[in-house]
Amino acid sequence: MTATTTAARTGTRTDDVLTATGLVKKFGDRAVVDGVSLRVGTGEILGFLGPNGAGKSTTIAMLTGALKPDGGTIQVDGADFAAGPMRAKALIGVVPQEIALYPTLSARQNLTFFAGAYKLSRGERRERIDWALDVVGLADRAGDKVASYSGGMQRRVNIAAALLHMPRLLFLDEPTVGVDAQSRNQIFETVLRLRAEFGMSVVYTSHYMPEVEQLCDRIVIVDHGKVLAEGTQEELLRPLGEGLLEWAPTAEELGKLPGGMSWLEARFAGHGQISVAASGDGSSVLRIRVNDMPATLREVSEIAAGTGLGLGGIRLGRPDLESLFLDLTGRQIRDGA
Ligand SMILES: Nc1ncnc2c1ncn2[C@@H]1O[C@H](COP(=O)(O)OP(=O)(O)OP(=O)(O)O)[C@@H](O)[C@H]1O
Repeated sequence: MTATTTAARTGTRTDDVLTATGLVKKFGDRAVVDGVSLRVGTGEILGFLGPNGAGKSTTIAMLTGALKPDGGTIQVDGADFAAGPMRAKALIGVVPQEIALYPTLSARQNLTFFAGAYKLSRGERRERIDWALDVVGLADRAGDKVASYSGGMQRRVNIAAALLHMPRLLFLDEPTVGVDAQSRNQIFETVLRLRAEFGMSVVYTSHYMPEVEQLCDRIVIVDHGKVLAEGTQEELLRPLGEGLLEWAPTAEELGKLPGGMSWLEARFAGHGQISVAASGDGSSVLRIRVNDMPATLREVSEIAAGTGLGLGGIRLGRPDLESLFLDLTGRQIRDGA
């Protein structure tokens, strides 16, 4: 990536391919996007996450010119989107969730149809189609009817269609929902190759945290139309401490402690952020975002030795996006997905 100059006041950088500031979209009286600001750097893969109904699709519709914002500004490659929508759109590729292909035509015929929208010579068109088919790993099946493709392969043709004009920024909205493992891996490879070979930027929405952890350089988490957190994975996870320790003693075990759960909670005072939550079966779980795991484990073993409490109810976890998401939104990202 080229050197960047940070404009301290806005947080934007000179090589950002897209910046959005204070985006608002209202449906009736309700602001479903309520002041969203974000940036996408050149060659950056940005994860855009949020629970169902958070406002992701509405935000993306505005960023790609499909929906007019009620407030805020969008700049693509340094120029105002609203002032030059044709130029902005030429720099953007959008892969929608729905498959938008002609099933009775081959992948190549479908792409030839889409390429007709761009002012390309016959030779250029053919070159671009070959390239796009190669990038999505479908060159060897290009002549087969799309109807004979798996859902994942059809999704890959959709991606190829969005690449024909060589955009600088590609929006992929839940590209792996319902696709087979082979296509999923191929989609990953495609994204990484587009970045590595062409410096393309990608905005990637997904409900699958491991995908986001694996692919994305930076992540923006939204809910109720607002940005809740933004940063690299490391920046986002740092406040969560070294790890998570959960202790769910049985009711019988708790009964043996001098002051039940409050006693146990007090023993871990100073070990990190502590909370007590109800577990699924009605009992309680002590959760500690641990600052110093070895010290906390020593405390656990002292408590166990002193009280005879079993260690069966203990679970250790490293901080991950799933736990961050739960902390921020109070919901699992895949709730109702
Ligand atoms: N055209 C519309 N008219 C009224 N309300 C709408 C419209 N489009 C979206 N909404 C509402 O705006 C909110 C945000 O929707 P949006 O589709 O942007 O969320 P999302 O984060 O993309 O959710 P999902 O992950 O389920 O796709 C939802 O409550 C939705 O019902």
